[in-house]
Amino acid sequence: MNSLVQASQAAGSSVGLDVDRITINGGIPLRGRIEVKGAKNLVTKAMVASLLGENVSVLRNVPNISDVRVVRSLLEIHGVDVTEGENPNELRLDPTNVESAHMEEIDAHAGFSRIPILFCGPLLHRLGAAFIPDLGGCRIGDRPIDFHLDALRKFGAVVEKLPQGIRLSAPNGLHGTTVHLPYPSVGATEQVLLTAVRAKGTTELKGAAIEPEIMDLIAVLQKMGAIISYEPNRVILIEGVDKLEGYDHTAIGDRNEAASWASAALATDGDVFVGGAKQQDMMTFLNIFRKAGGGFDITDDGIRFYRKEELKPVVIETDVHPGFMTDWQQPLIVALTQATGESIVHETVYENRFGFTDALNTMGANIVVHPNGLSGTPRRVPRRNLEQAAVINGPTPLHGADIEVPDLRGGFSHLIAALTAEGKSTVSNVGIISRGYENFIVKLQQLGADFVLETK
Ligand SMILES: CC(=O)N[C@H]1[C@@H](OP(=O)(O)OP(=O)(O)OC[C@H]2O[C@@H](n3ccc(=O)[nH]c3=O)[C@H](O)[C@@H]2O)O[C@H](CO)[C@@H](O)[C@@H]1O
Ligand SMILES: C=C(OP(=O)(O)O)C(=O)O
Repeated sequence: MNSLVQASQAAGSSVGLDVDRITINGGIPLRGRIEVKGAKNLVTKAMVASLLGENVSVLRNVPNISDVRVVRSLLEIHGVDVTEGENPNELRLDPTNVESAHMEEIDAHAGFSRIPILFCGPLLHRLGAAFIPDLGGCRIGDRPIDFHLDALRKFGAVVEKLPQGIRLSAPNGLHGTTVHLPYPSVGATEQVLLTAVRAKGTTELKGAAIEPEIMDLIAVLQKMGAIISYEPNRVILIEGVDKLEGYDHTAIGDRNEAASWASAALATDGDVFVGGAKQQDMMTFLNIFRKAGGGFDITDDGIRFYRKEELKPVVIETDVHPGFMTDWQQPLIVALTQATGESIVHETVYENRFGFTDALNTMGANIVVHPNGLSGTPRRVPRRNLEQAAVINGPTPLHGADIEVPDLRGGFSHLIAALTAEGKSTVSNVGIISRGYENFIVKLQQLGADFVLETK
């Protein structure tokens, strides 16, 4: 292990949080084995669910990422006692002494994550009131919370918007209702689940998101005593119960992290075994990966990813599950700069998710972003007003450059670009990447990357 990585680990920065810049000597294929742990997009929500239980929950396979730290801290502010479990990567969450929020401390968490919005239902059930600070998360569009607030109002919550956040109360308790989401939002689906499980009566949720992380959250809630049935056509029925217990759960693996390392293997012409990657959760990704010239071998404990043939262009439409996940497009686009011909990526989930391509163009890529999308090609996903498209023409050799991470997935794509490029690249603001990629610096080292770090 190189001494910089050792020093960084010794300083507790294996998470990568205090690393500011990384200078990568690119052009070396990534080879080796790494592991992904629990999905950021499930673990953080399962942690919130612990607030609903009468006693201790145990969550396993928890990754050491900064989003987990933020949620842990928010739970602690609310009186949940969060401790390390008996085994590595295990959290023990004890909600028996949940108290009212300490407003000032909550304010200090504004802008770090989107998870606070999911505290609404559990806090309303437990305390009859909630205060939610301004949300963070990736700046990839407006990211409104109207579906969340509309649903909460239907349950009987009173919502007051203040300059520093949102105050909620439930003077008459929360009651089961019918919610029809205008779009299968992941967060709003989770909001309804976390609120309906203890509301009085039955809730019918129409237009629900059905991502694997949502199915895993439903599994967590069922373990706690909830009654939730999944009906055809994105309908979920939730029968409210009076009381929920703690849970013992092992989080599903992070399919988004797995897809990112797979894309890194493809772009650098490497060969990476991703322990913890699951075929069932990544089928749509695997189809595109194969069409682009990638090869994969599936085993019980993970998936090996490599370049099988000369890279080929593909057309992708991002979509809700079971479509091509929007969080997969940024890392894969770097590999597509090395494919012979024209690839098109239609981004249909968020309105501003191609900002990261500017840096790739600086490095020699040929990517043209169409801010209002592209029509004229046959489509799987109905055209949305907010969509954009990126047209990638390759192959274009990439050369080293100084680039700055804009957001989580864009940041990982910058790392891949620097690893693919000939020569030295300096990637700054890499701390953001630790929001969703556990120990990415150690993993880069394990895969043979050549780099040096600068800490803050
Ligand atoms: C922590 C987490 O799990 N984040 C994931 C979650 O984000 P998140 O839950 O925030 O994403 P949503 O599924 O809610 O957002 C999808 C679309 O719905 C819109 N919308 C959403 C809520 C709302 O009240 N009003 C509204 O208009 C959004 O602006 C966006 O255009 O799902 C996204 C889509 O798979 C992923 O990219 C994120 O990684
Ligand atoms: C958009 C993402 O996350 P978040 O919703 O937490 O900002 C992501 O994981 O790519």
